[in-house]
Amino acid sequence: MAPYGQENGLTRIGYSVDDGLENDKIADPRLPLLPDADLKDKIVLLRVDHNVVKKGEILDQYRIDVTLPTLYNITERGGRPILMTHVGRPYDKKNKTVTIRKDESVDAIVAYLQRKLRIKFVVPKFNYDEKDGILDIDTSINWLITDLRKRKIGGIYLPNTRWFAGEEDKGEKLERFAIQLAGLADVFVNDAFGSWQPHGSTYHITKYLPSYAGLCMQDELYHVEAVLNPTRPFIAIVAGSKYDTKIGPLNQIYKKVDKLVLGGVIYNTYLCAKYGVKIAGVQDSDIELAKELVEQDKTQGKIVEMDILVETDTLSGRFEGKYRAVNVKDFAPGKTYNYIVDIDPLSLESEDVLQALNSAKTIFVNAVMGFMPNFWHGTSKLDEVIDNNQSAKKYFGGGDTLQAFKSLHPNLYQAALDNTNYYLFTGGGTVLKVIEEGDSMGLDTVRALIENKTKLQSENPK
Ligand SMILES: Nc1ncnc2c1ncn2[C@@H]1O[C@H](COP(=O)(O)OP(=O)(O)O)[C@@H](O)[C@H]1O
Ligand SMILES: O=C(OP(=O)(O)O)[C@H](O)COP(=O)(O)O
Repeated sequence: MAPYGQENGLTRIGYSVDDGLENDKIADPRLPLLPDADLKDKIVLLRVDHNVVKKGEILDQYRIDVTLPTLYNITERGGRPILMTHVGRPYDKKNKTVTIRKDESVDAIVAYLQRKLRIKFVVPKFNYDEKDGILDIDTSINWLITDLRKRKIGGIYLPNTRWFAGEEDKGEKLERFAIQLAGLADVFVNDAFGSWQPHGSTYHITKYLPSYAGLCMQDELYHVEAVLNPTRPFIAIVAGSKYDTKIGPLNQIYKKVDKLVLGGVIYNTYLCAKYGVKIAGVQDSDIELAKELVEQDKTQGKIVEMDILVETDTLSGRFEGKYRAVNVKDFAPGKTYNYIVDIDPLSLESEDVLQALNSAKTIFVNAVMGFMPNFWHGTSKLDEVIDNNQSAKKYFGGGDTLQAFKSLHPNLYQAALDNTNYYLFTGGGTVLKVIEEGDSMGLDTVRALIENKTKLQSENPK
């Protein structure tokens, strides 16, 4: 940060401390940044990625904590904040329905913020439709905005953005939602690095308000450059359950990594595509998508396979006699398996796997290897093996990945926050998307901010 200097030159009266932060920590000057915004007495709509609630509870507050500098900056400069985040995936893409469940509300986040900041947030109540979710932002919210302006409340926190009918819509409902959202505020700030999907509250809103990147977003975009230009060998470990949004990027990422390790639902689908086996829970349509990866690997051989997996008869728990180890070496066309829910830690003792992980100089981890909370053993061992490689830069990303890391290795997680060999990204899918695009400014949500700045400049030339 720039050193303190009084305009009249009286620097004797106080001094500033070097915080080690670079002042211009952003790769691209086209990006409009929060410090450029005029915030005084403005209502600021702040999109964050506080998607940390599981069954009504917060397991890891990290994604909330890293947005507090932005919140402080906004209020310190006279802005009045309206926050919004999505929680979970309440929108069913197939049936086009929204399910509103209390345990996917923002309540736990608001309670945490209130305890942490000692200020009052209010969550507005809106009517909703059983299938479509919230159709309109009721004008009664203006009462709350008046109280926000008068500083009777510290902030407004909107309901889960994915409860709104327009958030993931593509047509009229989306436009209506974006316009209604914009009508609440003077300025939009996007601090939701993890929310890369171009939805109403992350992307379309920028058509209607002056828009800026928040401080967390700025920081993440700066650090993601290291993954875009990695010291080689570069290995990515991608697992978890979000097959639908991760398989696309993975086909491109394959071209950019030296080695790729898969786990979770993604690995199950890949194994079905490669070996012609059937694994419970894997859809035929998904297997088709994984075939491109199989084809690429036939000639390039970058995928390092974990051989020993855990099969279970039931997803409802880990019951003795109901789960067992299976070996990929025994896979043959037509064989069927029950749910495969973890990597056996023994897989991480194979020579190929150890060689790939130990020789890497850059490691990107978006990887919960097993079905949590019962099948955690593979993830735990993976985190240990990665930590053993002391010469690699280690980048962890993803809400669940960080939650698992924190709960399985609390001391290591704590140490990683202060260790320059580690960096924890708030979004895993976002980093995958950036690698796919090959450009940190290529994310739809970031491009939208840049386009907004260009549009404002052309409307108000200096
Ligand atoms: N084999 C599996 N079958 C079902 N779910 C799995 C499996 N492996 C991992 N998961 C689940 O994947 C989730 C994490 O996936 P995802 O959201 O894609 O990760 P992240 O948030 O780190 O990007 C965890 O809740 C975990 O229980
Ligand atoms: O948890 C998130 O991403 P992540 O699983 O990549 O960490 C973000 O909140 C994005 O959620 P989404 O993948 O449902 O859009």
